[in-house]
Amino acid sequence: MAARLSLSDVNLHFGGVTVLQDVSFDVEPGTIFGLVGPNGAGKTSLFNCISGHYRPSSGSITIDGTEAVGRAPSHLARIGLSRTFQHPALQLRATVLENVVLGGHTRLPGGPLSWALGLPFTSRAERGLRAEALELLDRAGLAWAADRPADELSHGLHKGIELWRALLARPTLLLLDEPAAGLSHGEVEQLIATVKQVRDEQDITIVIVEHHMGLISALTDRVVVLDHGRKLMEGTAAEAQSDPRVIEAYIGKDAADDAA
Ligand SMILES: Nc1ncnc2c1ncn2[C@@H]1O[C@H](COP(=O)(O)OP(=O)(O)OP(=O)(O)O)[C@@H](O)[C@H]1O
Repeated sequence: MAARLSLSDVNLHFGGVTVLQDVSFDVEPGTIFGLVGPNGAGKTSLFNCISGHYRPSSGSITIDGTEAVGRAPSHLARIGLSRTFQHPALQLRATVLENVVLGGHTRLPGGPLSWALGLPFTSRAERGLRAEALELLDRAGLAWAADRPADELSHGLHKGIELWRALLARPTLLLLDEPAAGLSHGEVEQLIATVKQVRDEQDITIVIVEHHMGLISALTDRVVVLDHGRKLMEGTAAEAQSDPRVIEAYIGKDAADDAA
């Protein structure tokens, strides 16, 4: 079941610096939600709060009603959260297939001891994950790369591998941090098609941090615009793009007045 994500008055301070201030919004199950805003607005910090990598100074973040604040990323992964990072965090010496299979570890039965001992039920589950990962790679046209070390592949393919790895966890809530960064025009088009397909075929909620407004317009049902750690507005991507407050945040007040 696609997850419902709710943020209520989330604040984050580092020393005397306020990074997030009273951020609240709800993401409806099964929707694609965009988080946009100028550089340094706090988007990645907010993602880190949702995924358990940062602990907010105050406020509440719930996933299907379960409080996420104070939970470790591994716990949140087990309740259905999966994410990608701005800079893909791959095992570069491992093969592409091994990298994708890693995403499914939360679905393996048993624990570290039974995995290390290679007990029959874990080996069976691992073989199942490998078959699933191969199928994902095949559908993405990447079967040829399955046995290649990840470091032989391009940045664009690293982003793709990270996405397939996140999906192998079968998440109910998927966070994508700047999935289009560094991709060519053709690769962005491919990414848009892939995310649409994932949304159509899986019961999943997706939240995307992205500067690429073409991708945000093509994919999202709603967006929140952050500026200096605060929620500036919430609406559709088209509403955000024509909102004077958003234009001012991106290009500065003087330029916005000149353009008006
Ligand atoms: N661990 C940290 N310690 C101190 N300050 C931090 C930390 N992480 C983020 N910040 C600060 O928080 C602010 C928001 O950064 P963040 O990376 O979340 O913004 P962003 O909107 O994702 O920016 P970009 O679009 O450039 O990636 C910045 O001023 C940044 O320096």
